Amino acid sequence: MHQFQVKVPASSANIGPGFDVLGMSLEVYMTLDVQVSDDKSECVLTYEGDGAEEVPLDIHKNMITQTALYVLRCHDIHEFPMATKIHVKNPIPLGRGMGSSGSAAIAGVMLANELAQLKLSKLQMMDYVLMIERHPDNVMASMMGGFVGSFLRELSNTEKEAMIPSASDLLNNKAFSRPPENMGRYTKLPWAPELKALVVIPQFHLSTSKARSVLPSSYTKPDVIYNLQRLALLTTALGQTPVNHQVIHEVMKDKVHQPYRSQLIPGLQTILAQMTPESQPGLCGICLSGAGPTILSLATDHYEEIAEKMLTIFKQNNVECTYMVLSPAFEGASVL
Ligand SMILES: Nc1ncnc2c1ncn2[C@@H]1O[C@H](COP(=O)(O)OP(=O)(O)O)[C@@H](O)[C@H]1O
Ligand SMILES: N[C@@H](CCOP(=O)(O)O)C(=O)O
Repeated sequence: MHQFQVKVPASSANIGPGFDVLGMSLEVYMTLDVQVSDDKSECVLTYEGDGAEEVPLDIHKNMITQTALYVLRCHDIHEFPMATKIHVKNPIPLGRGMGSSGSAAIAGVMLANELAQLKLSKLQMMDYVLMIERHPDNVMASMMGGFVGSFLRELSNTEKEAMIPSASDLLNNKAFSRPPENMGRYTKLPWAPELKALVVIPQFHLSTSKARSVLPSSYTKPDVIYNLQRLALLTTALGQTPVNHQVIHEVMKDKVHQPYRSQLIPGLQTILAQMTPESQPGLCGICLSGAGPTILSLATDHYEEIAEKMLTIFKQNNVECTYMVLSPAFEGASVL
C-alpha cells in the first residue's frame, strides 16, 4: 500500500501592478489524500469542499486528474496504477481569484510525480503546470510559497510550437505536446511580518479566462510607465518593516488590468477609490486578487472594520461576500 498526501496553498496574484508577475501564497490549502493498493479495483476520485456540486468526479473530466494523466502521458504512461483512490479536500473558492485552477494544476502534477515516482523537482514540475496555467504569477507563488516574483523565459520557435495546443486540448487529450524545459524563473521576495492578507470573497464566479478576455491587446506608454514605477517600488515596500501604509497604498495601484475588469465586478471601482489608509486605519494597499472577483487588502490591524466596510459597499451593489484574514503560506506546495 502506497499512501501520501499532496498539499497545495491558494494564491493571490498580481498584487496590483504586478500583472502576471507577482503573487503570494495564502494559508488556505487543498489536500489530496491518495492510496494505491494492490487490488484490481478501479481508480476512485472523491471530493469535498468548495464547488462540490460542480466538480466532476470522472478522472478524465476533473482538472486535477486530467493534469496528472497529461504528465503521465508525457512519460509514456497512459493510466493511473490500478486501485488508486484520491480524496480531495478543497476550501479554495473556485473561480474567485484565489488561484484555485493553479492549485489544481499543481496538485495534478505532484500527484503524477508521486504515482509514477518521476522524481521531478518543483521547478521541473512547474514546466507541466505552465502548460496548463500559461502565466507564472499565481502558480509559482503556490508552488514555492510566500511572496514571489516570476517570469517566463523567451522560447525558441520550436519551443513556441509546443505551446500551440490549448490547455483544454492537452487536458482532454485532444492534442499532445511536451513542455519546454525550465520555462519559469522566480525569486522569493521579503515580506514584512506585520502584514496580513484580508480577502473579501464575492459569492459569484468570474472565470480567469473571461477576466483576461476583456483586457486590451496594447497599452499607452503612460499606463505602462505608471505600472512599472509602482511595481518596482512595491517589491521593496512589502518587505520593509515597519511598513509605510501610504507608500504601499500608492504602489499597489494599477492601470493594466483592474480598470478593464471593473465592469465585471460591481463595487470594485468604489472600493478601490474609497478605501485608503486615511479612511481605514490599519489598511495599507488594496487590489483585485488575481483575476477577481475577490479583493485583497494588505493591512496591519483593524481587519474586521476594513472587511465590514467592503462588505457594505458590495452589498450596496447587490453582491454578497465572505472574508478571511490570512498569512502567506511560506512553505508552498508539499507532499507528505
Ligand atoms: N480543486 C479543483 N478540482 C477540480 N477542478 C478545479 C479545482 N479548482 C479549480 N478547478 C477548475 O478551475 C476552474 C476555476 O479556474 P479559474 O477560472 O482560473 O478561477 P480561479 O481564479 O479560481 O483560478 C473551476 O471552475 C474548475 O473547472
Ligand atoms: N495574472 C492573472 C492571475 C490569475 O489569477 P487567478 O487566481 O484568478 O487564477 C490574471 O490576472 O489574469
